[in-house]
Amino acid sequence: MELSIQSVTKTYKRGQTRALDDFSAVLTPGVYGFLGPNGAGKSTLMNIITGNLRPDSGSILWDGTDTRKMGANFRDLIGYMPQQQGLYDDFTAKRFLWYMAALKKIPRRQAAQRITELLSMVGLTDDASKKLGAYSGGMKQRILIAQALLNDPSLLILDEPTAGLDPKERIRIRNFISKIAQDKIVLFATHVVSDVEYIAKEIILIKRGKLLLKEEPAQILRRMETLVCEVHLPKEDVSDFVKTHKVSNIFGDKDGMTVRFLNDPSCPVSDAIFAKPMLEDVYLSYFSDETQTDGFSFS
Ligand SMILES: Nc1ncnc2c1ncn2[C@@H]1O[C@H](COP(=O)(O)OP(=O)(O)OP(=O)(O)O)[C@@H](O)[C@H]1O
Repeated sequence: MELSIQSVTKTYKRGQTRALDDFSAVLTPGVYGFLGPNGAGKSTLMNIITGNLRPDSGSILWDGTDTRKMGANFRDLIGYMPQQQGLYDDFTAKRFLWYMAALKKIPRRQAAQRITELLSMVGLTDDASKKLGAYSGGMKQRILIAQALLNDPSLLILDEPTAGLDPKERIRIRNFISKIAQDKIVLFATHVVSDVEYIAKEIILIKRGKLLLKEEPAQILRRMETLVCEVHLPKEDVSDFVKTHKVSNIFGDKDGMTVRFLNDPSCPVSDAIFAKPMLEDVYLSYFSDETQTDGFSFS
C-alpha cells in the first residue's frame, strides 16, 4: 500500500498564492503527523489528494497508478475528515451516519453493521439518537471521524481532527487514531505538535507550500540533541533574553526563572545546560519566524 505525491504545485489564482511548491512524498501504512503553521498548505494538499482540487502540475499515485485514472476506485479507498464541518444539527448521529453511508453507496446491510460498530468504537452508542446540534465539540469530532471510517478506508485523511478540543478529548482522539492506523495510511494534519508526537511513524513539516522535513520523530530528536538549552535567570533579565533568543518555555520559581531556548552555538549563553529536545522545540526551530515569541513581558 503506497501513496506517492509527486511534484505537486498549486497556485490559487485569486491572491496569486503559491499554496504548494513542488511537494513530493511517499507514504506507507502508519500515522503521518502533518505539521505546519496556518496557511502552510496542508488543506490544499489534502484536497488535492482527495481529488477535490486539481493541482497545476504533479500527480498523486496509489500503488503506482495515477489516482485521476482510478476515479471512483480511488475515492472508495479514502476516508476524509475535512476541516470545515458542515454538520447537520437536526440530524441524530445515527441518521447522519446513514446519510453518509448512502452518499458513499455502501450497501444497507453492510452499513447497518458498520454504523453499530463505529458508534461503539468512537464511544457514542448511548448518544446515537441525540441530535448533532446538542453534541459537544469532542463528540462532533468523533462522529466526523466515524463517518470517515464508514468504508473502512485504506487512506484516512484527517484535517485538524482535534481542533478546539479540551486535553482529555485530544488524548482520546489521538489514541483512537493510533489504534485504527495499523493497516491504513493516515495523514493527520495539525498545528499542535503534541497531537502527533507519540503516535506518528513520521513527521512531515510543511512551510509555505514546501516540504521541509519527513522523518521519524526519534531520528529528528536524535539529530537535534544539542538544539535545546536551559538557563536560570533573574526575573528582570528575562524580557531582554526573550528578545534575543528563540524561547520555547519559561518556568518561574522563587529564585528567578528557568528559560528553555534554542541553542545558537555562535552565541553561547553562560551557565546554560543542554536539555532533552522535544518535538515542540524542533517545530519552533523551523517555524520561529512564524510563531509569536516576543511581545510578552516578564518584568
Ligand atoms: N480558495 C483559496 N483561494 C485563494 N487562496 C487560498 C485558497 N485556499 C487557500 N488559500 C491560500 O493558500 C495558502 C495555503 O492554505 P491552506 O488552507 O492549504 O493552508 P493550511 O496549512 O491548511 O492552513 P490552516 O492550518 O490555517 O488550515 C494560504 O496562503 C491560503 O491563504
